[in-house]
Amino acid sequence: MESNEQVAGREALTGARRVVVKIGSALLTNDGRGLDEAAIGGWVDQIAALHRRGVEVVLVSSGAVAAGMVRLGWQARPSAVHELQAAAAVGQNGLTECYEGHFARHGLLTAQVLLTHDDLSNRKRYLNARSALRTLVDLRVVPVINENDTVVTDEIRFGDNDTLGALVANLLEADALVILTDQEGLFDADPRGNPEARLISEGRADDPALAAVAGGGGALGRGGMATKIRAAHLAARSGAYTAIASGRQPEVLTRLMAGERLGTLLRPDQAPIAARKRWLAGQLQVRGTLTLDAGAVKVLRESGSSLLAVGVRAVAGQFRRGDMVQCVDETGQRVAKGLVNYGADDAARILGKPSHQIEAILGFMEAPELIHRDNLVVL
Ligand SMILES: Nc1ncnc2c1ncn2[C@@H]1O[C@H](COP(=O)(O)OP(=O)(O)O)[C@@H](O)[C@H]1O
Ligand SMILES: N[C@@H](CCC(=O)OP(=O)(O)O)C(=O)O
Repeated sequence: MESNEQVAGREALTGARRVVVKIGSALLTNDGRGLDEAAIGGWVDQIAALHRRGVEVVLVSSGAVAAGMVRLGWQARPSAVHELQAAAAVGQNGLTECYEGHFARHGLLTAQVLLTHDDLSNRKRYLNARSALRTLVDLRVVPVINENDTVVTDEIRFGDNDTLGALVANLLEADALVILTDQEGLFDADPRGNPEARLISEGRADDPALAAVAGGGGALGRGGMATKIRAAHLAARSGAYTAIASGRQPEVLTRLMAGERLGTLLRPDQAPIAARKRWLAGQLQVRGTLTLDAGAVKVLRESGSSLLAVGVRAVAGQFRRGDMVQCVDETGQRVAKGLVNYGADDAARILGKPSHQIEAILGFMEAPELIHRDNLVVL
């Protein structure tokens, strides 16, 4: 974390050409009082102004469940999945209508894009989603993205739109992810319970100290600051800056994009990683765990090598060839994840063995490595 005196990259936002703006539930629904039409109109005006200056803006908007609850007259967020799905279906309608109407005032078209985790985890569907979104952006249409809450189950959900926003920023190689929420930014403690909490103006997206101060969300939002910090970390993988700011600040988007020091700016420190590796890194579901010995950890981290069975100590989980597994060191710390070339049973039989023995042990050899370096991302 850094003090306010250290300016770090505010000017980077002034040069941003493609920006993902994520608007959270708490803000959109004015803490549960239904869609805040006036506020939405204000954000749309700012997005349209940016658009006129040539900035491409993609919107990730929450609020379907919260808006649906209000339309249905429900006081509390239901816990049953089918009720959440119903509320989302009702609310998403209102959300789309509202954005469409406001953008139309500026002569801009919108496109509703509802995604599930599967759409981004299956490589083919990921590439499809990417080309559809790129086409919309090229057509100067404003995509309005949300999770497809009506069909998702817990197994396949992003859960919070901060993560979805970051994955969209990766997908489109956006320069910045702007997360608008109901607080001024990230504080050194949750300001809801700590009136003394201080705003963190700038920091590094992968500073581990940030996770320690970020708490959970309010009654309407899902992720709180914890998911916003994780989102910044994910967005940084494609080189995007993340700004977290209050959507209630007048002209927040245009001021942020003019380099004004509002909210919290988290900068990417590492060189952007290649698109395929980012896709791997964005995968949320892992089917198993490989425990690596110290030598394997070292070569993965330092030389970007493939993972060989000889460096694996233990296998856990029921995974099949091609599934995503995580690699941990002997203390359980996550080291990498990747797509495995052998299913769990075969992997268990070859662990600790040199590659030239694989054929003799299994009767076949899919590949000499357990995870090829092209399918592996070090975390
Ligand atoms: N360190 C922190 N700084 C700021 N807000 C925090 C922090 N930790 C937890 N929060 C909570 O996160 C909430 C915002 O997240 P959330 O409710 O998920 O909203 P959204 O719908 O905008 O994503 C804030 O209202 C706040 O109570
Ligand atoms: N997809 C959900 C949004 C999930 C959610 O609330 O996310 P967030 O705004 O990040 O706390 C909806 O539209 O209701």
